[in-house]
Amino acid sequence: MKDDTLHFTTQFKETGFVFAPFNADEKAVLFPLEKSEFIHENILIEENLSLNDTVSSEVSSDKEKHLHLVEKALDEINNNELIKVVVSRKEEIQLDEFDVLLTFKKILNTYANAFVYVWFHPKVGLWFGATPETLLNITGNTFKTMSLAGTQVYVDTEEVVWRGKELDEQQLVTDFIESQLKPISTNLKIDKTETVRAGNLLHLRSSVEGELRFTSNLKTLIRGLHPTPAVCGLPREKAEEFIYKHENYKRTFYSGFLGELNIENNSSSLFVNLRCMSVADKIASIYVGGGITKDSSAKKEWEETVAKTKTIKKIL
Ligand SMILES: C=C(O[C@@H]1C=C(C(=O)O)C=C[C@H]1O)C(=O)O
Repeated sequence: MKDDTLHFTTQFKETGFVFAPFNADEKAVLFPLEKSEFIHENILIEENLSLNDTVSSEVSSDKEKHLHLVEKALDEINNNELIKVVVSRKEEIQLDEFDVLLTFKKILNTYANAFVYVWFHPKVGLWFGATPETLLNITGNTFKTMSLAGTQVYVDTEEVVWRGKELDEQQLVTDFIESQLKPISTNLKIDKTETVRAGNLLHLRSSVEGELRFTSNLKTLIRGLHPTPAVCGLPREKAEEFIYKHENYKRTFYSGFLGELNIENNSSSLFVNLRCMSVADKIASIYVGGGITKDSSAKKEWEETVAKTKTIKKIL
């Protein structure tokens, strides 16, 4: 950007790079293309960037709070208020030293299959991420999205077996996406569920594609999808309410989305902001969450969030 003016988009009609918060009622930040400079630079990926494999110790107050949050979610599910809700937390890590470019290089180097980014605006902050989840890819009227949910730790030697809990949880996301897209699209195609690897984790994914009806537009499509039950829950409004009321912090841009808007050939590529952190005053805040359904156990959900912090912790 040529200056530090903060621009926003509400209609998603502009061309540029969008950074949208989880809360769809809050404004999405835009770097308008015409106010930006494109600088192409080949970053040399060095092979021997050291990663941090030591597991930092758990903060017991974080754990207690998260277990309590999951129990609360389970109560609402058992009372038939909710079918699924994604609950999350923020973990803060004090950094001795911090180098933006080195951090970015390490993420790029480590996560070849993820959408890796570094994003900065002086009035908003500094964010990094390596997300496995596409919100939307659209060129002309042809779009692709995905249903991504269910998590287990990747183990090299074992054949992957998914429990009913994860299969059901991912199916909820697929069904939601299908019902949101049906009224606004044609030729909707949902692929068989497959296992995908994201760093040290495995997820279940179904690819979805279709054509946006001419009577619909990009904003309707984005609003239909975001937030999916992969990051929010079902029913959507009740899950949002639960998240705003009971999570112990504000998500801001975590589990929002980011990417290129209406670039060449009228195409947009948007990703869900997961496996991410913000950095300010030598404190890294790592954001992690997981989907709670009737079959969840609080302890396992805590462990899942711990496993998810490793994507970023390895880099620090
Ligand atoms: C919410 C996150 O991830 C999402 C939740 C998942 C789950 O509950 O199993 C899996 C992948 C993502 O859709 C996160 O990484 O913070």
